[in-house]
Amino acid sequence: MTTSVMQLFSISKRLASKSARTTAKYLKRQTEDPYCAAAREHNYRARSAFKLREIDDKHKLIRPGSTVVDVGAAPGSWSQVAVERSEGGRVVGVDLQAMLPLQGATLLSLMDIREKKTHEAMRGALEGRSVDVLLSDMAPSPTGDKATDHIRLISLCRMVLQLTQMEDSPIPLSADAVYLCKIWDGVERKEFMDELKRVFSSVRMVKPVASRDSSAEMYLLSRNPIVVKK
Ligand SMILES: C[S@@+](CC[C@H](N)C(=O)[O-])C[C@H]1O[C@@H](n2cnc3c(N)ncnc32)[C@H](O)[C@@H]1O
Repeated sequence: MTTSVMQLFSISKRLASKSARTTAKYLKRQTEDPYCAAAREHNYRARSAFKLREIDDKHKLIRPGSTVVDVGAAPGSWSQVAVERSEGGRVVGVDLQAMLPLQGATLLSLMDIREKKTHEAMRGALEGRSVDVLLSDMAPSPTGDKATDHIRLISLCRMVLQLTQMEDSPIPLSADAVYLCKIWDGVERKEFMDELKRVFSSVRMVKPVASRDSSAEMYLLSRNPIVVKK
């Protein structure tokens, strides 16, 4: 009994100190990270807005009139960038988490991309439009094991790819659509890129400066679908 009380005490002490370290790291980042400061200045909901801005500046994904689907959208900074750059188009964001409304976008909160009811909601929000820019910045909750996290994230990106190829797809791609998805690098990257190459004529790896602090994070940018589902 005494041993288990001591063990509990020691575990809670370790957890408290881990949480203090995490908070300190967060506060340090908020004050020292130039992207955090810039995000506040531009009223972006997260610093990750700058990753999309940087990729879009270089690779010209979003155009006025584009229909954009943003999977894993919360808190909404990629959707903010998409709204800014797709004037006259449509932006649909989806996330497991709740999101504050965003003018110019339809944000589908508390929705899991793996579920049928989410696909129904996406079809409704798209109102028959085909998708020009498909974004996935999804990140499953980390397990602490990098290899497992890598495989879980690839399987989410793969599922989004498969959704584009379904009959009556909830994400029907336009003829010059692009698919930008975040992965954490690992053993399945090559196989997934090969799968992307069966659907898109160009697939490349992209690493924005704004994500260099996270060494495993990278984006796969696929363009020009070979097979377009009508
Ligand atoms: C890094 S955040 C996205 C940040 C967002 N791009 C932004 O700029 O505000 C990753 C998001 O993926 C979402 N996510 C993870 N798994 C998901 C799933 N199965 N369906 C929908 N969203 C998911 C998480 O809830 C989380 O909000």
